[in-house]
Amino acid sequence: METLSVIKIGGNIIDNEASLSSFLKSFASTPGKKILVHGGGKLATKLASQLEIPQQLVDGRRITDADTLKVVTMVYAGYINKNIVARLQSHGCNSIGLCGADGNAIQAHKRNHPNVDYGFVGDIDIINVPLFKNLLSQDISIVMAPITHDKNGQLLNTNADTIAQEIAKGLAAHYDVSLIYSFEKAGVLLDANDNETVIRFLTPGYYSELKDKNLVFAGMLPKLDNAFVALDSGVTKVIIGQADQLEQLIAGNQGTTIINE
Ligand SMILES: Nc1ncnc2c1ncn2[C@@H]1O[C@H](COP(=O)(O)OP(=O)(O)O)[C@@H](O)[C@H]1O
Ligand SMILES: CC(=O)N[C@@H](CCC(=O)OP(=O)(O)O)C(=O)O
Repeated sequence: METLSVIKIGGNIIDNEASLSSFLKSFASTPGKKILVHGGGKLATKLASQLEIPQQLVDGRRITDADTLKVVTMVYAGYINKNIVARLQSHGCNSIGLCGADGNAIQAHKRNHPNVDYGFVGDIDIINVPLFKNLLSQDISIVMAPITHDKNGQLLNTNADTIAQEIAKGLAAHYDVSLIYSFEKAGVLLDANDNETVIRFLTPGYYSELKDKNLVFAGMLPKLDNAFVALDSGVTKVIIGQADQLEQLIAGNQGTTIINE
């Protein structure tokens, strides 16, 4: 089977010009089929605050009211997505930027949570496998923004780690898929502030222990929940690590590798 790398970049990388620039250069030179998934939560929060739209995150997920939906659509599906595509083109990496509504790439429904009203947040129903395969077969890399739609004209905000997981899972029957969560830290850390404490291999049991001790928290929770779902769904390799070590992460030489037992 052909290999496919689904690579997610974190918000702190997007926010840092030097890190973004070096990451995009490495992504462009990564061999094989590839999909880049980006968020941009940090920039959305900054812009919302300038517009005096209060923001609230629950378990790493943004409560998205109508005004916030406008902001995140402009930031993710507009500025960040198009900026990344233009810069990949400058490195000779032909790419196309999509949100979930483009080509009906990702259909979702508004989240229905028993205790929390998340507003316009989407839980994914289906990804458009033929669309992804078609673009990849033409050697076009896909740059995916974390905005989905419900097929009734409603855009929805969806966590970017979940988008990466669903794409990796949806394409696992067609490619040998590696899912890489790249961000500003060296991996899942025993001490979240110390890059020297990388956990090289993480099992579900160890993850539960770390959660009980509050050693993993905030955005790392949805990231790891998604990582384990991907591994259970036929994705070959799931790795979490530093964006400036992309080549080593893909090779499995750095970062945290998610394993079953
Ligand atoms: N054990 C841990 N190891 C590394 N980071 C952790 C850990 N627990 C919590 N975190 C936090 O999770 C953050 C990553 O989540 P998030 O900001 O949502 O990711 P992204 O940068 O991909 O958007 C890190 O910046 C860090 O502050
Ligand atoms: C529903 C939800 O939480 N959506 C996320 C989408 C962006 C994202 O995931 O960005 P990072 O990867 O930079 O955190 C949000 O608006 O923050």
